[in-house]
Amino acid sequence: MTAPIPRLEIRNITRVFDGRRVVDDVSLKVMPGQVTCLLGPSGCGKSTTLRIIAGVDMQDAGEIYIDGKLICDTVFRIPPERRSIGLMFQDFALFPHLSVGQNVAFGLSGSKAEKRARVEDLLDRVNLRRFIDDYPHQLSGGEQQRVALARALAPRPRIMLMDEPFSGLDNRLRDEIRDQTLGVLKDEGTAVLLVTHEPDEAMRMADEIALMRGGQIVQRGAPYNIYNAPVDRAAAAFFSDINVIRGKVRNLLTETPFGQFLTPAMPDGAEVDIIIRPQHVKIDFDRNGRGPGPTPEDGVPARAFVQRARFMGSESLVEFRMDYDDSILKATVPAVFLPKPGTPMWLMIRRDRCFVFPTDGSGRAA
Ligand SMILES: Nc1ncnc2c1ncn2[C@@H]1O[C@H](COP(=O)(O)OP(=O)(O)OP(=O)(O)O)[C@@H](O)[C@H]1O
Repeated sequence: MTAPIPRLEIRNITRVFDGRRVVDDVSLKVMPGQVTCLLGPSGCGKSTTLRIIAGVDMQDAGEIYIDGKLICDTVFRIPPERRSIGLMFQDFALFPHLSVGQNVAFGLSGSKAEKRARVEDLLDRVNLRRFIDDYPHQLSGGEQQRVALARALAPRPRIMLMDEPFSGLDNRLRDEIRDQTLGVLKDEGTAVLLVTHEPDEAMRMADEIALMRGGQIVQRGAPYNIYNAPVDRAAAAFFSDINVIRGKVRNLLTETPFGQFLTPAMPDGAEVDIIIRPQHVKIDFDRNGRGPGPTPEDGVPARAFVQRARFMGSESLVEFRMDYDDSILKATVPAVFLPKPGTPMWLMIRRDRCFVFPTDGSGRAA
């Protein structure tokens, strides 16, 4: 069986600005109908990568393929308008002097009837058919954004490149428009590469996340895997608050106030960070100075005192001062849980939910 051909593939793309490798040997594939999110902090090279694929910037090394055909290397280059790529950016600009229908029809070829049918179909799918003869200034920001999506999709691009397309919208509208956009993109079978610095957006939209840092892709995978098996401490911290418990390896085990952790891949004497997200810290009540018994799953409980508790809407965030060294650990609890400051409690660390990394932050989970 032959491997399916990616709709978009970039190989070893590098871009140097002022002697700095802003994009450093980046390779990735996007399959038809798949949404890949390029996720990373500001300045990590996401937009530059997208601009190179769009053809508005040139790489210093590497190749771009669409449906297995080379479209650009450092010598050969198909111009942007012949790449069958749709673009959608935060500061999308609709043509103010054209109606909504004319905006969507702008890049279309074919008979008048064909164009009209395509425009009506797309506007139907973004629930804006009734605005077909209105002008952009008569629409809200979210509606304009959906027109921009319809316009970008009208010529049936094989690939859609989106750079923070939802960041100009307020929160509630954003969720709704993201979901609708995703639905339309999936229906069209377009391959999507979406750039974002927001983990939530990537988790919500992506089939695959490529996590980028310092010009490189440091990890890629399905949202579930990236979240639950981060490649290093920074990758874990990018998605949520984290708690760090430090320990030292002896005989393949790390001793901590929460009991022993298996650290088979670490040499004796190595310093390790045991990392746990706040929602995976287990909390139990104090019973006259005693906590629950140890278990293989959760290890040994450690005593703590509530420092403060805040209600966050769907969950409560409780900060604890640990009895063993006065450090602060955070735990989130569904719904309302607001114990008084000073209340003694016991915390446990779920062994199947923690990540272990060498303290310098490099390397992989044990
Ligand atoms: N034309 C340019 N000349 C010089 N430096 C540039 C140029 N374009 C981008 N850079 C630099 O390259 C780095 C990566 O920029 P890029 O816009 O790709 O990052 P990003 O991850 O998309 O960040 P953001 O989310 O803030 O847009 C930045 O440090 C930026 O200043």
